[in-house]
Amino acid sequence: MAIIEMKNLWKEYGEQVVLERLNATVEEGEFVTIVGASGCGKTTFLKLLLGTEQATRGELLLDGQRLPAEPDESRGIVFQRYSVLNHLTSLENVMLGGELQSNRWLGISFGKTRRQLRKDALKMLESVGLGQAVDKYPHELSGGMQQRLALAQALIKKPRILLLDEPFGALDPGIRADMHTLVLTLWKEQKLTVFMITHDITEGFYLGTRLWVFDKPRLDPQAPDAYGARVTYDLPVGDCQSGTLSDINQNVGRTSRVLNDTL
Ligand SMILES: Nc1ncnc2c1ncn2[C@@H]1O[C@H](COP(=O)(O)OP(=O)(O)OP(=O)(O)O)[C@@H](O)[C@H]1O
Repeated sequence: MAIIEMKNLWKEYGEQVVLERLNATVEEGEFVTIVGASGCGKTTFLKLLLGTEQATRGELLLDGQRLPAEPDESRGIVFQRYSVLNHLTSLENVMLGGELQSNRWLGISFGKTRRQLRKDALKMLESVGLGQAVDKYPHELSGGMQQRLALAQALIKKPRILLLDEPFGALDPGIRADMHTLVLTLWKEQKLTVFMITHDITEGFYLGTRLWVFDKPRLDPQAPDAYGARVTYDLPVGDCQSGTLSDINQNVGRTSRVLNDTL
């Protein structure tokens, strides 16, 4: 059965149509990379999957059931920046989710529960290459290390779906390459289904098993918010016709000019 199914999904903010008529099925284990013009609704789409925003029309299903209307352990997310808390060490950041779960009010656990949380967090930090940085605070970590920490924090509750919103956008190319290796390893080891936004279509083709282009097929320059974005290309990676890439760049470029001229 599909892990995620979208049936005629729409998201509107008042008069502004952000997403319209999304229809797709995603199987468990797919790695979907998402590209598209800035402002066309990619982050909004991840928020629908996370559960912090609700669709205004249509259905979004997880395992054939309505997706829960708030975030839960089945989905983890990493943003480009600010995913971790600056006043907590790496270890405390990764333990936080479990601490809050065991004691919602104090956010602290005790005894055996705490020992288990600590053990799991140390293992997770080790698996993202931060075994030597467990007592460091985020400001003492490089950009790449902070994103490793954000990944550890997102993965500690063993989500089935990992949502990545341009997680490597602010990193240097060399560090990005290391992060690509890490994310592919975690995806395979933990059998994740991944949705990842990137501005870099090459990165999208390299990492994904499937690439989606979000774009506005109907676009009125006088009223850019009148119509929403849709998935205009749904490409199995490795099966891209010659010319497709330049078509995508041309269309996304046109949408980007209209949306960002009016922003
Ligand atoms: N909570 C909100 N209330 C009203 N409008 C919103 C809200 N969140 C997003 N929008 C609008 O929805 C549109 C899509 O925003 P979104 O952040 O999803 O785009 P994006 O494709 O992720 O952009 P970028 O690539 O620049 O991050 C924008 O016009 C934005 O202003």
